[in-house]
Amino acid sequence: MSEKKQFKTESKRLLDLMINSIYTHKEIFLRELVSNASDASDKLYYKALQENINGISREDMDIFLSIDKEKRTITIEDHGIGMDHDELEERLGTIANSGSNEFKNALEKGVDNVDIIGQFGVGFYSAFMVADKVEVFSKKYGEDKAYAWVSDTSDGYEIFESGLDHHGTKIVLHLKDNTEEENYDEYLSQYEIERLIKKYSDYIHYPIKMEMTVSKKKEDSDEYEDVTEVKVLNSQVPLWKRNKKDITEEEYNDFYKSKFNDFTDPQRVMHNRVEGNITYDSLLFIPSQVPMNYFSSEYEKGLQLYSRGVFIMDKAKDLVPEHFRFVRGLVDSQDLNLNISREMLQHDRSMKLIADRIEKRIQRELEDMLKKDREEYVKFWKNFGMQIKFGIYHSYGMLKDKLQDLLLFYSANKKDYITLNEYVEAMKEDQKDIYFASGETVEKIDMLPACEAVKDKGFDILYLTDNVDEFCLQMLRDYKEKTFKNVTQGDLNLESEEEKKELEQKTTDHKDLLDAIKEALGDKVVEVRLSSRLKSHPVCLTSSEGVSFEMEKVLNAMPEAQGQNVKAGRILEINPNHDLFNALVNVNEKNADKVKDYASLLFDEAMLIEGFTIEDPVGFSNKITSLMIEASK
Ligand SMILES: Nc1ncnc2c1ncn2[C@@H]1O[C@H](COP(=O)(O)OP(=O)(O)OP(=O)(O)O)[C@@H](O)[C@H]1O
Repeated sequence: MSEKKQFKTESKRLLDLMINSIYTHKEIFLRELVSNASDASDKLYYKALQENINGISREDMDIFLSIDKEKRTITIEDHGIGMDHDELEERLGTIANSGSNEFKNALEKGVDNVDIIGQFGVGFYSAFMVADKVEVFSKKYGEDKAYAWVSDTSDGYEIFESGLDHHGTKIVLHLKDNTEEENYDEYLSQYEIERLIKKYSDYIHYPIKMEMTVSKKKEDSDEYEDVTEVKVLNSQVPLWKRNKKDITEEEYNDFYKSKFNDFTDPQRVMHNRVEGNITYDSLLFIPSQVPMNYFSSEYEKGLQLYSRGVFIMDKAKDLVPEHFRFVRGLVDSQDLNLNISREMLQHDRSMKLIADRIEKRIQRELEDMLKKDREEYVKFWKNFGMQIKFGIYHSYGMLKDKLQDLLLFYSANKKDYITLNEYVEAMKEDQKDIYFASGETVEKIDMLPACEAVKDKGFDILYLTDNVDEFCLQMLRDYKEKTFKNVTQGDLNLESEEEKKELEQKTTDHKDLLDAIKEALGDKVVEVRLSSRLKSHPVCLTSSEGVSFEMEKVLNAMPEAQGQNVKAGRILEINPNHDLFNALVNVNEKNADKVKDYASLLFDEAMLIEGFTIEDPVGFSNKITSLMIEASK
């Protein structure tokens, strides 16, 4: 008996998009369906191995394609695990797979761009880009009954009992009518299908067969005749098992894009065969763009795991360390036990050995890129550098030796990214520390008054713009015995002995003024002092040792902070060589009750420069207004 069912809302939207798609790479439908057939065969083969089922061999599990020009259909048939009634319903009636889930999320966010089809690899539903009716006949391994799932619109589908003489799945696509823009008939050409299989599915390790009509010379005659023969279209050698020398860049790129649902070529490809203690092939990629879901909890790190070409699992997370979680790829090792479970993998010695090698391999690739191709490395850094910095931070500095030379920071002098080593190499003779300053953007940091004196000395400053930066430096503690020094924190010791003495003298001379300002500001500041840090600016705010301003901002923005209100100790520093200082001295002598207003204005000014909001903006502007009026009298 047949039942008409409705698609779930998201599935309907996705299907509508497929049906009306103007996506130019419709040909990927074949790749998606063949991959599904291959996955279903893998599942059965894996089950047979685990449960010791006899009579299932990979050689018998071919994928069969056929074309019917009259009926305008393409059929894709596998001998895999198949689906029962409920599975047909669950898996084809709702959006379940990871790719389409992201697609769904993107749709919800209002991204209605057809190009994202390619990005997510929406699997089975891509059939509707080329077909207006899709029939799926399936028989689950070990069951007697077979079922059909049929749909010809996005409104719904039917499921009913139907015949299929073997376990597995047969999908029949009824091609859409040709339009002015689109010639669907091209998929009825055996050569086109052959080309698509070669392009996208050559490495599938089951034979993909098709009955082809070929023209052959008759025996003992010069005449030709059309004969049909079953031809295997794919080479079946997984790409990673082939010799590196024979693989073109395009092949790697196509493989990466189809396997990992990316629409841009990878930035780097690492293909290795390792023999010895442990034997494996690995094929790793560094994406050239940050995946859409990279910063969401949906992104899972990990590599695909194969044993002797048999797929074991999708995201073996222990194979890549957290700081390289952006790497995608696969590992195929004959040394792994096929029966291994996810839990056991964690403790498996071979897995540990492989993971160790993989980490070193990625590290080497990055070091190499940094050394030989700076432009590429900066591109990589902008995408994934944050991960490396988090690696140092999260490991409490334990990964320091491994990762510190991969770090890049923006240099005030070079106006470009530099490594810590480059900073130290370029340090002046009399420079003891590595200076850094933090802020929202490079431009804003560059304007910080506190940077001036350091720059004046010709010392370089690293400009930190990521939240994690200061925390990362804190974990590093030092680099080549040079400590990191925040230009807006603590004593910089930039002045000569003479300048120091002069400053001390001025501080003693104007103690009453400094005390009056401190009193006016109360516990808003821990100290008010004269500064040698400032050149052309009248005033700045620095923090005492411990929590810096940037840390204060980052920590308070974290959800965990929950109103704890972390606060850096504020020090108001005044430039004794600025005209404003003389004005303050004057006011203190002649009109002492005005010092309070001046102090408050100076403090607010300094707060604004540091990127904080001020407590009482109305009071601030009232005070400025009165000063302006007074000045004009
Ligand atoms: N030929 C098939 N044999 C058995 N099951 C299938 C077959 N084709 C599809 N399925 C089932 O339908 C589900 C949905 O398929 P779909 O292609 O949409 O997504 P997917 O393959 O899971 O994900 P992705 O395309 O992101 O790899 C699959 O997970 C699988 O369980």
